[in-house]
Amino acid sequence: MTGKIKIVIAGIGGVGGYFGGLLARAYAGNDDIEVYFLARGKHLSAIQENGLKVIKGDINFTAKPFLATDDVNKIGAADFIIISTKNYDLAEILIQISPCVTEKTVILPLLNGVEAVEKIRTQFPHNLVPAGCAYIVSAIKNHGVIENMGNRQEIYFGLNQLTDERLILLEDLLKSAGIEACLSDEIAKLIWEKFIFLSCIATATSYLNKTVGELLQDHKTYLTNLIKEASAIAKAKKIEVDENTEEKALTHYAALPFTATSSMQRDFDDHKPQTELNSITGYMVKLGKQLSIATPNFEEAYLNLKDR
Ligand SMILES: NC(=O)C1=CN([C@@H]2O[C@H](COP(=O)(O)OP(=O)(O)OC[C@H]3O[C@@H](n4cnc5c(N)ncnc54)[C@H](OP(=O)(O)O)[C@@H]3O)[C@@H](O)[C@H]2O)C=CC1
Ligand SMILES: CC(C)(CO)C(=O)C(=O)O
Repeated sequence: MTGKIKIVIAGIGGVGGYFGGLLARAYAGNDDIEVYFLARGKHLSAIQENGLKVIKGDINFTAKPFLATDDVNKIGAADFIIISTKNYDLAEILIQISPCVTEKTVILPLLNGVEAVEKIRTQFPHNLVPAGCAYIVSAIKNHGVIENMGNRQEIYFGLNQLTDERLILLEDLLKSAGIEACLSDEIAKLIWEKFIFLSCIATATSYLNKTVGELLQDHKTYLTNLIKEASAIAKAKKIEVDENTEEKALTHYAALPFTATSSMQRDFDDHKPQTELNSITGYMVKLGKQLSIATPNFEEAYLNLKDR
């Protein structure tokens, strides 16, 4: 890689704002690395005016990227683009980032679900597009303010049984910014473990309108049934997830704050015009039908939520 390294974070919400904030803070004033935020609306104006405030418990800091903008022409060719919008905004952001993409650009999706990576590869067939996922509980608190409410903040990314020096560099850039990042060569397994973990908790929190802690306390059987359905789908797809995925997922949920909500649930709560229902709950229902795996618990939630 020659010249400056340009890292673009596309979507400065709970996920992009937290990890992008750490990157912007770490590389502020660095002559060799520039961090760009692609944001929009009042959130962008607040970031442009005051920087991005990032809160995590008692710690907070203000991150000032090299540039926060909604105009990709001001960014130019990027080395790394980290996509952290919702799935329903993916098609639009992919069109938007086109002017920043050269054949050398690496595009890393951190969206929940398993479809984004293939959509990006279809749109940018000559680019390196690793699969990726994030474990974090984070949200926009106000315009220009992100709050991380969880106790895990990790990024996993990679290609199955392959690597590339650009991915090694990306891992180094993330880690040097204080991000717990892991470049893996068994990423399909990790993505599916996250999807099992996420699809069940996102579905149950949204459907029953409960926090993670309330679900574990009062609806553990429903949650466990969802995990069994999701694991059966992964198995039918021949994804080698851990034998003890059910136990692992329940342990992860128990480690989340009692009051944690899911990103999909927050979209329902906020009466957003779109949610990730089809990429998460609906996707499990669709796969269940394709693979002849019964998913009554996902279906019940899906049918209820799609009319909400
Ligand atoms: N939040 C969490 O704790 C976790 C979320 N995830 C997943 O990560 C992904 C992102 O979630 P999350 O961070 O919660 O989402 P948020 O809604 O908090 O953030 C997404 C941001 O992207 C912005 N955006 C969308 N399209 C564009 C565009 N064209 N130009 C500029 N900005 C744009 C949105 O702006 P606007 O508000 O104007 O729409 C919003 O600020 C989702 O797939 C989610 O499921 C994964 C792990 C944990
Ligand atoms: C694990 C969980 C539920 C934490 O926020 C998540 O990934 C999400 O909100 O999308």
